[in-house]
Amino acid sequence: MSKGNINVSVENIFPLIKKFLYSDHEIFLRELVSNATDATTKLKHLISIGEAQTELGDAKIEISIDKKAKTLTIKDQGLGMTMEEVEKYINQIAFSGAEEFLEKYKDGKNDTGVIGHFGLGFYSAFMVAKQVEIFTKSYKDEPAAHWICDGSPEYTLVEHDKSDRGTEIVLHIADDSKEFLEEGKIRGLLNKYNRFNQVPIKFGTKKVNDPNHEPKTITDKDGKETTEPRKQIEVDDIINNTNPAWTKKPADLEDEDYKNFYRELYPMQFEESLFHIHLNVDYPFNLTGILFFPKLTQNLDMQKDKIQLYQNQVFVTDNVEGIVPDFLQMLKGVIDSPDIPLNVSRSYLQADGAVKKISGYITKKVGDKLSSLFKENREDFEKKWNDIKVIIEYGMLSEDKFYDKAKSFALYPTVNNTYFTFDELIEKTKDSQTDKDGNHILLYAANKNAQHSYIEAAKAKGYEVLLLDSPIISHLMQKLETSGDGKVKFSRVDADHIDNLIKKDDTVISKLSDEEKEKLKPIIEAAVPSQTYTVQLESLDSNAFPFMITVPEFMRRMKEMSATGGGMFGMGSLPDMYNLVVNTNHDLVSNILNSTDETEQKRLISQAFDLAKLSQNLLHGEELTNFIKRSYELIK
Ligand SMILES: Nc1ncnc2c1ncn2[C@@H]1O[C@H](COP(=O)(O)OP(=O)(O)OP(=O)(O)O)[C@@H](O)[C@H]1O
Repeated sequence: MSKGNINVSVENIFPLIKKFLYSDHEIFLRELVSNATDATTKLKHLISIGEAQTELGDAKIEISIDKKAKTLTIKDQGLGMTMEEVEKYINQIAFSGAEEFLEKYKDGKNDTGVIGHFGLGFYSAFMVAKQVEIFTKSYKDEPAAHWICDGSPEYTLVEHDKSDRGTEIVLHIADDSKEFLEEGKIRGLLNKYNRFNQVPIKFGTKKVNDPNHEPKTITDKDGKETTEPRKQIEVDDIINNTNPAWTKKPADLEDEDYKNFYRELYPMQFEESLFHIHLNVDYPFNLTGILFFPKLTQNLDMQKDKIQLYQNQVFVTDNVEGIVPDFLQMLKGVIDSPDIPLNVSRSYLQADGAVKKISGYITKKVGDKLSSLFKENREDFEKKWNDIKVIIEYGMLSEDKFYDKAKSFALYPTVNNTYFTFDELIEKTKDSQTDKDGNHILLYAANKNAQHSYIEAAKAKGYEVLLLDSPIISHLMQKLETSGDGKVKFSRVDADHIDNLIKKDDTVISKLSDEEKEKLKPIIEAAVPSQTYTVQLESLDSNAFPFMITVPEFMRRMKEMSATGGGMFGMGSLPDMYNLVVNTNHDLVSNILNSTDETEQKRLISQAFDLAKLSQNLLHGEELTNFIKRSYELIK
């Protein structure tokens, strides 16, 4: 027997460990299971190179709770330790890990969010246990060892008669950590951290139907058939899948396998994913994983499913900020890399070269995949566009490399459901939609119903009208406009009368003289609220509407951009301002001007103004009621 003092510079390290890791106590289990996994895979390796003369068998890790004894036990069939190894690895090396940890975090100033990711190792057991025992027998022909430590720097190490190979860690759970004696709690933790662990983990047993038992059907004397119940047998409850899809080669997987994996990863998600991207790189860093493009859903609970980060099949976090580019954080799936430094702060992570490369690699892979989906089956890509557009548009805005790639597959659908790429759109509209000054105007609507009359007016001229309705589209239009030759401009169909949006040379002759116009303007201005509407007299086609409400493109776009972050400072809070375009060539406008009855004149203006508001969905409440009353009067 040997008694000793762990080489401690801090008087009592354990209360400190407990204190610093307050919110992350649960990681002790992940740490101990990881050690058990390492011990098993190391032994497998030693056997394979002929270093260990033993059989691995179906080595598994067993977790068990003894409520009476208040213990939680983690048992493996790995390589085990000799007395000297316990002395070396547990008393010296494991301790140095714990000490290093304390050095880093003892002033409490460090980013607490990363503490859970720090490999504190074996000593994290003392976050929940008042005493820890190790029973271990090495694969080497040496006596087993029994180590006991009660959380003070003192330990005892004695020989033991354990005869089976491997290590058993027994945690005597502290009174303030009794939750770790609950089956549900432990099962929950195993599921969170270890459901794809490399070595099978047994947690209790479960009953299943006996596959070797065929239930007999007996026919009684009345001819009634009864089948005997199925025989059940008790088997180990293995909680993990040791071979998840992302660890396999893409060539060995069918579409169905990816679908099944998505379901396995997010059992509460009923919607299937749109497509997947299998990541697999081993230089200049190691990274495997599968990313899924989800169907966007309104259900916020579903949006909670995030990309999960693993390190050698052990769950680390679902906060992948800094590792996965922002615009891809709406994706789902798994990435697994032994190369991501986890024991550092987030800001350090973002500056880390390897991490930057990983982020760049993921962006490239996603771009390549989208590009090949577009090329291979454009029809299908168009069908999925609505679900993926926000991610792609966001990516085009935030990553220049992605923008360059995505320009060839980002789509611009028209109100008639034709999908153009940007180049196709330019080609299709360059002759018809270029104005007299050489500006190439791309028309769009944000809502087919609300802007119906404007869309119709543009279509009547033979123009293409896009339907662009994502929340960040105004930013993308801005970028597309500024990255070309400056001649291409987007304009919403209701930004002005269509003849003004794309001004051609053929000017329409004005029916009204300048004097008549001067007389008309104040009459109309007197009838509409001047703080919201600017009256604009235009000589338009006599068939165009007499009154029309428009919102100048620049004004509206800046307001929209402010609402989604960007645009010009302060524009978001400006009140809504509109133009009231009055078509001086329309007969109704002549009638208004020539009317000698002032009441009649006012009534005509109000009616026409209300109709214009109605077509912009701006007529509500009392104004709408008055409009309806007035309209009935007219048809009486
Ligand atoms: N179940 C086990 N079987 C065999 N050896 C073990 C076992 N658990 C721990 N050890 C030994 O004790 C050492 C220290 O363990 P500890 O968990 O503190 O650190 P680590 O696993 O080396 O690193 P990390 O900080 O990543 O956990 C291990 O390197 C290993 O040699």
